[in-house]
Amino acid sequence: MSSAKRPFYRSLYLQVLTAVVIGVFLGHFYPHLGTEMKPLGDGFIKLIKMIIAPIIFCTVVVGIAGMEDMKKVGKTGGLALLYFELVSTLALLVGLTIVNLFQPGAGMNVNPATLDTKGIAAYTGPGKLQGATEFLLDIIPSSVVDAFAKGDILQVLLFAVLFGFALHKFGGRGTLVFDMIEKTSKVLFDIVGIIMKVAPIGAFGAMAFTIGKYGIASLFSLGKLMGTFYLTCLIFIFVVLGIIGRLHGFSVWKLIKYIKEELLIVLGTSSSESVLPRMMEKMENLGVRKSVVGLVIPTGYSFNLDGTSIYLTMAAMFIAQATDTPMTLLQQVTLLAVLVLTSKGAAGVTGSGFIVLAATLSAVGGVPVAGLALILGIDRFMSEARALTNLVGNGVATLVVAQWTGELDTTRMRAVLDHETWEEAQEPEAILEREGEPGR
Ligand SMILES: O=C(O)C[C@H](O)C(=O)O
Repeated sequence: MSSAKRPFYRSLYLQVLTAVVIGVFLGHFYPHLGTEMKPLGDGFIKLIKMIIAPIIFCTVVVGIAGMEDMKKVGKTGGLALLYFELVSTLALLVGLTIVNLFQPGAGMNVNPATLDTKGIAAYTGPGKLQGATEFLLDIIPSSVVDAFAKGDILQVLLFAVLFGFALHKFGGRGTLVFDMIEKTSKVLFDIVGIIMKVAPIGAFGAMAFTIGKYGIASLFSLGKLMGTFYLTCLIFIFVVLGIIGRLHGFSVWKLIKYIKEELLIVLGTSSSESVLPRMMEKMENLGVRKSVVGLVIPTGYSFNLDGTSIYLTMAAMFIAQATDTPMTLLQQVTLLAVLVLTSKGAAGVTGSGFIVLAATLSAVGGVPVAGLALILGIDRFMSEARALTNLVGNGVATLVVAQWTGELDTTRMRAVLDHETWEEAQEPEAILEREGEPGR
C-alpha cells in the first residue's frame, strides 16, 4: 500500500512523535506518574534485544553464504574497520578541539574533594578497564549457546561469519540449510514489524520516565556543557558526516529524513540498540547488500560510536576545566590515544558512554575521577545525543563501506532517499518502476 493511501495517523513517525511529546508532558507535569512508566520503555527494549542475536545471525549467514566472491567478506571487514578507526578518532578529535575552544567548564572552580562521590562509586572501582587482549578474547564466546543467551553482538557476529563461510563451502545458496535460514530471517523481520507496532508505547514510557526522573530543568543545568555537546554533535553530523556523504554521493540530511522514525525511537529510549534490527532492514532497503549490512551495522555498534567518542573527550576535559586541573597538550593527546582504544568498549545501550568514561579516567589518572559526580545527573540527556549521533554515524558508515566495496545499488539508494516515507521505502521496487528503473 502506498503512503498516499494510508491515513496519516497510521504513520509510525507521527505515532512515535506524538508518544514522545505526551511522554515529555506527563513526565514534566506528573513526574511521579512519569517514572511509573519505566516498564513500558524497558519492555520495548527487551523485545528488541530478544530479536537482535537471531537477526544478526541470519542476516550475516545469508549474506556471506550467498556471496559469489568470498574475498569480498574480508575486504568489507577490513574497510569497515578502517572507516571506523578513522571516523571515530576524528570524532574524539572534534570533541577535544571544541571543548578547548568553548571551555564549558572554565570558571566553575570546583574542589573535587568536596564532591559527593557516592553515586559514582559503582562506576569507578579498580580493574574496570579491559585490556586489548581481554577485549579480543571476549569476542570468542565460551559456547555458541552462551553467545545467543547473552545476546552479545560481537560474539554472535563471529559465530555467524564462521557459519556463513562453512555453509558457502557446502553449497551456500540453494542448500536446504541456506533456504531455512533465509526464510527464518524473513520471519524474524516480520516479528520486528510486529514489535515496531508497540514502539510508540515504548518511546512514550521511556521518555515519561526520563523527564519524570531527571526533570526538564536538568537539561539546562550545566547548560554550557550540554549546549556545547549538542552543538558539537550537530556540527559533526552535518559538517563531518555531511562532507563524507557528499563525497560518496548522498545527502546526510536525506538519510536523516529516511531514518526519522528510528531517530525518534532512539530519542525516547536513549539507546541506539533499540533500533538495530530496523537499521539493518532499512539499510538493505536502500540498496546495500545483505553481507555488508550484516557486517557493518553490528560491528559499528562497538567500533563506530561517533557520539560516544565526541562525549568522551569533551566530558573528560570539562571535568578538568571545572576542577581547575591543568592538562598539557601532551596529556590531552595521551588521553585521546587511550580513548581511541577504550571507546571501542562502549555499546549502544543507555549509559554505556558514561561507564567507559569512568573506567578510562579511573585507569589513566590526570583528570580527577571525583569530577564524574558533576555530570552523572545529566547523563541521561547526554546519552540521548550520544545515541542519536551514533545511529546517524552507523548509517553513514554502512553506505560508505558499501560504496567502497561496490556493494551499493546507488540508483536504488537515490530513489529511496528521495521518497520520504517508510512505507514507500518498503516498496522500492514500486519506486524504481515509477522512475523507469528495473527492480533489483
Ligand atoms: O545508545 C547509544 O548509542 C549510546 C548510549 O545511549 C550511551 O548512553 O552511551
